[in-house]
Amino acid sequence: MGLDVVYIAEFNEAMQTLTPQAFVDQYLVGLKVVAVVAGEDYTYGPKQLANMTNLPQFAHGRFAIYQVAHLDENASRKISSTTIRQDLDQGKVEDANRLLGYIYRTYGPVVHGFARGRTLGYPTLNVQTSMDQRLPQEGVYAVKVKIDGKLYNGMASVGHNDTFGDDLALTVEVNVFDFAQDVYGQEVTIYWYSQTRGMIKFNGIDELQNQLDTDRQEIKAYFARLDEKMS
Ligand SMILES: Cc1cc2nc3c(=O)[nH]c(=O)nc-3n(C[C@H](O)[C@H](O)[C@H](O)COP(=O)(O)O)c2cc1C
Ligand SMILES: Nc1ncnc2c1ncn2[C@@H]1O[C@H](COP(=O)(O)OP(=O)(O)O)[C@@H](O)[C@H]1O
Repeated sequence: MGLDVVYIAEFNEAMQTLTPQAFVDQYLVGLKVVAVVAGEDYTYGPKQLANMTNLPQFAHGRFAIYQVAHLDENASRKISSTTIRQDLDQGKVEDANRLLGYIYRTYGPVVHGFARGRTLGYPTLNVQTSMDQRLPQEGVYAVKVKIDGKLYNGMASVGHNDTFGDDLALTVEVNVFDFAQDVYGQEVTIYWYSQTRGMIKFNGIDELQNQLDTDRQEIKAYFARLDEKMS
């Protein structure tokens, strides 16, 4: 952002007990601010008193005030990390992406699975994800994958592969479209675009294979529409 210095004030008891006027005098005027930029619901003390409507009264013209209101055109939803986490947990990655302003991504190395994918006609990158990354809800997704600096479209599953047994570990797997390379050990990034369905426990491999054929058609069509919108 081109900032030279950032001050992060510790929110401690001394700060908590400041009157709104003292906060403005000590922190804003004290730090010689030229302009204050805050959201419409920003408070610096009791909500009824220390709000953006009242800030000019405390400022006495000593700095400019810019209020950022309704950044999101969908004003009923505040842009907050809590909302974004909830969206991811509910598989609503399109909503999360809209709030983030970019496509949500996770990354990790490609590890070995059970080598079943290739026998199904759908080899999958098993991508190991560290605990500090949040995965979207279990289900099937339209994704892009960056492999060796190149982006590919693909379809991903997040789930326990219930068709093949109970209590299997959660895996993240991506079948990459128009791709045929061995990439075990490589670090890849997955960009999550849209959930297309939930996980299903199929009665056998044929049913899973049929569904994967449908998934591929559906997700290829999704990306074709997206490319059209972008062009
Ligand atoms: C797009 C996609 C959708 C999938 N959907 C399901 C599903 O609904 N149920 C299921 O049991 N497994 C599903 N799988 C996971 C497959 O079971 C898994 O990829 C296959 O068993 C290969 O496992 P392996 O990588 O360990 O060899 C899906 C995989 C992909 C790529
Ligand atoms: N189109 C593709 N999509 C995903 N992986 C592919 C593709 N083509 C080749 N591969 C390779 O195949 C591997 C997956 O094969 P798979 O049979 O699913 O075995 P495993 O589950 O043991 O990794 C991937 O890790 C990758 O190296």
